[in-house]
Amino acid sequence: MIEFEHVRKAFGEHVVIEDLSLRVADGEFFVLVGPSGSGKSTLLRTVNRLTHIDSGRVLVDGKDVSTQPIETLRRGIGYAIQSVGLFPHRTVAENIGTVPRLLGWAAQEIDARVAELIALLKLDEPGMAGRYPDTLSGGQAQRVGVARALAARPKIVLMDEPFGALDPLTRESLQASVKSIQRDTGTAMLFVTHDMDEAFRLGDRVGLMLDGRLAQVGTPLELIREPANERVSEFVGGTRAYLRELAVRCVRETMRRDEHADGEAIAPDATLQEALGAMLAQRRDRLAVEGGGAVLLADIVARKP
Ligand SMILES: Nc1ncnc2c1ncn2[C@@H]1O[C@H](COP(=O)(O)OP(=O)(O)OP(=O)(O)O)[C@@H](O)[C@H]1O
Repeated sequence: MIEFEHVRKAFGEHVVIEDLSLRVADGEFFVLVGPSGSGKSTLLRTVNRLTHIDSGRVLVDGKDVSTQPIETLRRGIGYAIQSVGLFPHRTVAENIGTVPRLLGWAAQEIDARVAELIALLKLDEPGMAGRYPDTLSGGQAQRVGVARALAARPKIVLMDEPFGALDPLTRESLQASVKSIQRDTGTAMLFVTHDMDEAFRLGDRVGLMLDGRLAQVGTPLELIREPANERVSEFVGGTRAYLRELAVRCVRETMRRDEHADGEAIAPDATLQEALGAMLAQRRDRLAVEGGGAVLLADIVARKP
C-alpha cells in the first residue's frame, strides 16, 4: 500500500504539490494523469525518495519512507521510466536480473525469473537474453525496462510515462501486458501519464492532477460521468467523453442474455468501442455475443446501465 498524507513540495517559491493526500491499495492500478507540469512525476518520485518532500508523510506498507535506508526502500519498489535507463554494457538478462542480484537471489532463481519475464513481456525473439541494449528496438528496450522493474516481484511499482515514446500499436500491446501482469501479481501500481485514454484503459482508479492538487479521484467511469467541475470535464474530453466511456465499458455489462443476433459473435470482454466498430463494419444494430446473447446498439446509445 502507498499512502500520501498532506504532502507538500515546493521548488523555491514554486509550489508543485499542495497538501495532497491519497491512498493506493495493494492490488490497485492507480493512474495519475494531468497536463505537463501538474506535479505527477514529482509526486511519484516522493515514493522512492528521488524527491524529498517539505511536509507531510509518504508511507509504503505503513512505513514512513523517510525513515528507511534508501537502498532497502528502493530495492523494494519497482521503477520504470520513459527513457528506460538500461545499463548499456549489460545484456538483457543482466539488466532484468539487476535487483534480484542485489537482493542476493541464487543464480538459478534469477535465471528462471528472467526467462519468465522474457516470456511474459513477449521478448521471445531468439537470443534475446544475451543481447545488449543498443541492439534493441525502442519497444523492446521499454519491455526490458518494465521487466527489470518487475523482476524482484515488488509489492509496489512506479511507472513514469513508460510508453510515452512508443508507436500506438506497441504501446497498446505493452499496456495490455502490464495490466495483465499487475492483475496477476496483486502489485500496487502507481502509473503516471498525460494521456487520458491510457489512464482510462489502465486505471482501476484515476487521479486527475491539476496545479499540484488532485482535482478528482475516481474510477474511469466516475470521472467520465460525474466530473467534479468544469476543468475536470474539459480534461475528460467534453463530448469525446462519450467515446471514452465506450472504451472503458465491456460487452458483458451491457449485453442481453435473452436476445439473439446473426453474424460473427463478439467476445463478452470486448469493449463497447470494439462492439460499435463491429456493428459499423457488419452494418448491424445488434451483435451476437460468444456463448449466447446479444449486444444492442440501442443499449449502447442509451448508456445503460
Ligand atoms: N528539480 C526541480 N527543480 C525545480 N523545479 C522542478 C524540479 N522538478 C520539477 N520541477 C517543476 O515542478 C513542476 C512539476 O513537474 P513534474 O515533472 O512533477 O510535472 P509532470 O506533471 O510530471 O509533468 P510532465 O508530464 O511534463 O512530466 C514543473 O513546473 C517543473 O518545472
